[in-house]
Amino acid sequence: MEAAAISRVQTLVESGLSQIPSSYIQPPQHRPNPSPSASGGGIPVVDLSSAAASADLPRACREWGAFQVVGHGVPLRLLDAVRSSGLRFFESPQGERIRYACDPASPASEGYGSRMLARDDGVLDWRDYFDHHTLPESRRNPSRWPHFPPSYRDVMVEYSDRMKVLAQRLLRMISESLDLPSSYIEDAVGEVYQNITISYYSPCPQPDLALGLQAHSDMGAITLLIQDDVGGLEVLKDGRWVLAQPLSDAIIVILADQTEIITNGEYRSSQHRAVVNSKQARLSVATFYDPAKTRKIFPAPQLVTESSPLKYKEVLYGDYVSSWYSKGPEGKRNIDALKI
Ligand SMILES: O=C(O)CCC(=O)C(=O)O
Ligand SMILES: [Fe+2]
Repeated sequence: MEAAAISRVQTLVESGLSQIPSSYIQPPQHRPNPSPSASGGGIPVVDLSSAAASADLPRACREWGAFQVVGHGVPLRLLDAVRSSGLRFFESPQGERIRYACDPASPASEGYGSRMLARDDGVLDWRDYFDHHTLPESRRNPSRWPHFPPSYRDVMVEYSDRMKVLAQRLLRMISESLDLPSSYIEDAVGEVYQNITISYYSPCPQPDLALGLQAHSDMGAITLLIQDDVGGLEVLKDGRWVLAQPLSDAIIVILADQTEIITNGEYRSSQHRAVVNSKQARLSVATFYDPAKTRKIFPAPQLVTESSPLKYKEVLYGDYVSSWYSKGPEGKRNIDALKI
């Protein structure tokens, strides 16, 4: 119990430290930029309710790999309920939170945790999280989720279902934009494994030395993310880190590694990270849409041509996940290892 409590960033901050422990100090080349750039308009915003979406979405996929969607039909009431339910958990007393501690020995175990990776020699992220296993329904056990506020579990179930539908709609648009049958990516992924991770980034006394979450690409097919109005998600574009402007009704779409493989690199997964600040805690909610571990993922044969040869080896998704957790992300090194 004590050891689990000590490893929480939130607990460190509550102890009133003015300097961060050395285990959280990033090497100079990984530290955040002194003034993050939101110039040039930031990441694109695609209005799914507009006719322009069919041109804007492929452009955003090709040029950025990450974009915000509005006009998506998910009620703002639900987005706000998810954010406020998550915040309620992290604002509850530590004694309450620790009852939901995940198993620190197994990566991606459900519950309240702080360390993403199995290895413990890397620099630590300035982040605590709550991970929910939400799909398939056989993995969904709301009794393991916080029991307060009383609506917490119903809100997460409704959100899980809405995010599945939205992810599938986006995957269909992405497939069609590459002249693939509309269900192509959905079928290639197979039965969806969905996790919802609420990240809580406590204020950091030395935000220029740490990262909330190190640079990575997501390992599954597509990630849908909402954030509060603090801001801290940065996307790498042409060698520059660009801040994703907080928009309360937007959902951020992040293309992940399996989509890069399936599209044979036509669309690339987005490298992103979270920065922290000294004044305000920040909350985000990421919904991951992943294949089953038994699924083999490979480039669509229709996208392999003389002018665009095969770029990635086939991979068993379970092997991809194990390697990601054992080596760590370090940008996009895991997908880079599959390049032919
Ligand atoms: O908190 C954020 O904005 C980023 C979260 C993220 O990238 C992740 O959980 O994979
Ligand atoms: Fe991510």
